[in-house]
Amino acid sequence: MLAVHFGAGNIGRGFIGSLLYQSGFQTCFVDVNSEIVDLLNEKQAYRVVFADHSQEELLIKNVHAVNSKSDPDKVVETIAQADLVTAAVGPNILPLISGLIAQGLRKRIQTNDQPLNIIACENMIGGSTLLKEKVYEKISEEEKKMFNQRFGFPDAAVDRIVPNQTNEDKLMVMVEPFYEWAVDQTKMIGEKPKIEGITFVDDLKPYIERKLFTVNTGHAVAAYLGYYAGIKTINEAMEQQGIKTLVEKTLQETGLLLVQKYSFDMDTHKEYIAKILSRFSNPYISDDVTRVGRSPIRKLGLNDRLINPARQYVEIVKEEPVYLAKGIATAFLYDYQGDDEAVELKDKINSQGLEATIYEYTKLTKETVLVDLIINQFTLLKDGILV
Ligand SMILES: NC(=O)C1=CN([C@@H]2O[C@H](COP(=O)(O)OP(=O)(O)OC[C@H]3O[C@@H](n4cnc5c(N)ncnc54)[C@H](O)[C@@H]3O)[C@@H](O)[C@H]2O)C=CC1
Ligand SMILES: O=P(O)(O)OC[C@H]1O[C@](O)(CO)[C@@H](O)[C@@H]1O
Repeated sequence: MLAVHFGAGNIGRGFIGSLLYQSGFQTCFVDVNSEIVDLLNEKQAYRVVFADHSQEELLIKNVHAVNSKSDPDKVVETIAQADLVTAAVGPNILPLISGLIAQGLRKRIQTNDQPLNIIACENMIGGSTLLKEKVYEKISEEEKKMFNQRFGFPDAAVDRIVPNQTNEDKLMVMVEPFYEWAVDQTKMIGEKPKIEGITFVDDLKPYIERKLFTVNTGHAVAAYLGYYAGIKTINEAMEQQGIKTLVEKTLQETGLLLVQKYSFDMDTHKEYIAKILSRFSNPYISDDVTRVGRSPIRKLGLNDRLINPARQYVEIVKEEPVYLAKGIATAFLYDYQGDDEAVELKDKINSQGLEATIYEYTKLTKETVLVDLIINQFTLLKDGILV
């Protein structure tokens, strides 16, 4: 079995590649980072080490890589022969890989009649659907009909914390032992891939919202509060009782929304939150707040981890999400110079004011109470008032 995986980064090597190997796949990583591509081809293996007391080590074998910048034809060839295509490149990069995927699928139509699934493993709702849209923008109406019969783009929810790596061995990845990978089986085509660790579900929405609005909302809020307080890493931020309490209160808000919306059992959801808070505090992981808070404009999008639960909270719980609003305000205060989106956000606030900036990036409309809530929290934070 051959898998093509776009993005040989943290989650690509540390999660997807690892599960693919353990399920008997040969994995061809596609990346633009020539150092990683060359190393993968030289070693054809890499280490995944658990970030816990065990420090258990897995050797991931049967891997090679292609540089999509210098050898795009090879990528097209490989997609034509593959049994599965996956990606973990970041939501903003999905449009950039869609051209090569379209070419690979076009070639495949001519040479291989086996169905194929393409799964984007990104922190977003509808990642594979977005990738499909971008691929379909590049093909004819006739091709769309053929693609519909042969290719599936099932959405997925992926969860495993893999921080930026600073190991001497450039291929090695430290990962938390926990993982979750849920895939929408209703959008799959042909036989389901036999991958140990995937949960195939009929309705992905509760899974992705539970994960995005708990793990990713909580993580983002911890990152922005940590940055606000001048703290370097997530676990150091979680050691501050004030920050930990605010993260917890935020997850109580998203929890109330999720429990009401999906009829989750409250006690079970509380346990889920507790587990996630303990993952943020993992002392074996040093995860910079600037990695977790990266790309604040994306994270402030209408359907992402901050605005989405806040507006659903207003609609469904019918109360004001004070803690979510505070978290959102900290995202607007995030001005890390090493992050282009943070720099853009700050410039926009300086030139157009906060209110216009909120409308522009969140796409919230004037009817919602959220904008005023965010502005109030922003003003308090500016005055140094955190609680
Ligand atoms: N790191 C984590 O713990 C988790 C990350 N994710 C998601 O996985 C995705 C990737 O995140 P990370 O692995 O952390 O990022 P990363 O930056 O470590 O990896 C991304 C990889 O994509 C490559 N890339 C960039 N442009 C490319 C292109 N045009 N073609 C092929 N490869 C390209 C980069 O060179 C890099 O190796 C994101 O959507 C993230 O939200 C999801 C769950 C956990
Ligand atoms: O990868 P993104 O969407 O920028 O956000 C960082 C988030 O992704 C993760 O790396 C993995 O879920 C989390 O650690 C964090 O919440």
